[in-house]
Amino acid sequence: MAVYTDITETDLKDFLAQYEAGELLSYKGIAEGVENSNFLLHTSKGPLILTLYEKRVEKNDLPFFLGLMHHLADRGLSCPLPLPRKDGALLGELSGRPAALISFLEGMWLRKPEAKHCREVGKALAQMHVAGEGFTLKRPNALSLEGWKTLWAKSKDRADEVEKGLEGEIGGEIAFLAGNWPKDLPEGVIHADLFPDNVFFLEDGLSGLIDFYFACNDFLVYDLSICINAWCFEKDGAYNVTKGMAMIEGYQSVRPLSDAEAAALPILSRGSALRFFLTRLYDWLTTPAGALVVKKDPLEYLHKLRFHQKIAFAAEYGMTR
Ligand SMILES: Nc1ncnc2c1ncn2[C@@H]1O[C@H](COP(=O)(O)OP(=O)(O)OP(=O)(O)O)[C@@H](O)[C@H]1O
Ligand SMILES: N[C@@H](CCO)C(=O)O
Repeated sequence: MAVYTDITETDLKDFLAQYEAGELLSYKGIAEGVENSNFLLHTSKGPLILTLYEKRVEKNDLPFFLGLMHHLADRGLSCPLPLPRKDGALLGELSGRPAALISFLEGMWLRKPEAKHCREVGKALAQMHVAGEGFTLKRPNALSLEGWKTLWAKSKDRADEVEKGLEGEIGGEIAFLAGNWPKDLPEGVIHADLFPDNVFFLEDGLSGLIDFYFACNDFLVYDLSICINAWCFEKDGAYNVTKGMAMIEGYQSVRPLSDAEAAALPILSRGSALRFFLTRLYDWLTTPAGALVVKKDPLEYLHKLRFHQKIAFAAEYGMTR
């Protein structure tokens, strides 16, 4: 359960008094997610999400994330909105953490997504990329090459505890990616963490995207590679090309990929698999036993990385053009 910071009812009521949010009826910690502390509140005006920003979120980046949600919603993308306080600020403080009240998005995330859902996700991702145009704030991707090197430096001495031989293998992969990473692909605002638990569905229709706290400026097609990693592999580790095809077709129905973007998909997928391997590895090695969070398995992403190392063409992911 991702509640790193606890709150008292008195502090919460004082916090809520700064908003036009109604009277507090009840609240509880949300037993999902690994990054921030989230609470579901019921107030006399309806449900709300309270988020306390934790370790990986820089306070200085919060105007980018919260402003982006408004920018995207203004352009018709379904995503939650941060509520303004009575003084107009989008951000407050609770239990010593930066905190925001976020509108409640109806829907559930899918435990067993099918190809038709992957198509919807691909389409929504491209819609987000288009809607992100014109957003003036900038945030470089803190979890690209330089960030990977920093994370790796903090984990590599203990990496062999997770699997023997990892220290050499991952060091070699980072050197390869540093030498071959693409330079001139279309850039824009990317979500950067569009996993199944960040996409809500009502019936079979996609109802919205949440959790924009890794959003940044990077290659747009890198975001597609993240979704391929997160949505198109089965539990047994096999790549599902039907899901990959649906995801890419859905994306291209809104924003067709250039030849250069298609050619870069294999290396970008290696990079995005490495990114989630590294954050998971770091958390695996550093999260104290007994913390109220379910740690995610880094090896899942090591296996995906090895899969991508053997891919030469986007067609192998299911891209038909
Ligand atoms: N606006 C919202 N409306 C409804 N439910 C929400 C909303 N925001 C968060 N939740 C609930 O809280 C859970 C955790 O939220 P979120 O994914 O933002 O947390 P996180 O710790 O940043 O997670 P992650 O591990 O995906 O980075 C979601 O799976 C969802 O159940
Ligand atoms: N979506 C990430 C967690 C948030 O960074 C993962 O599954 O590792």
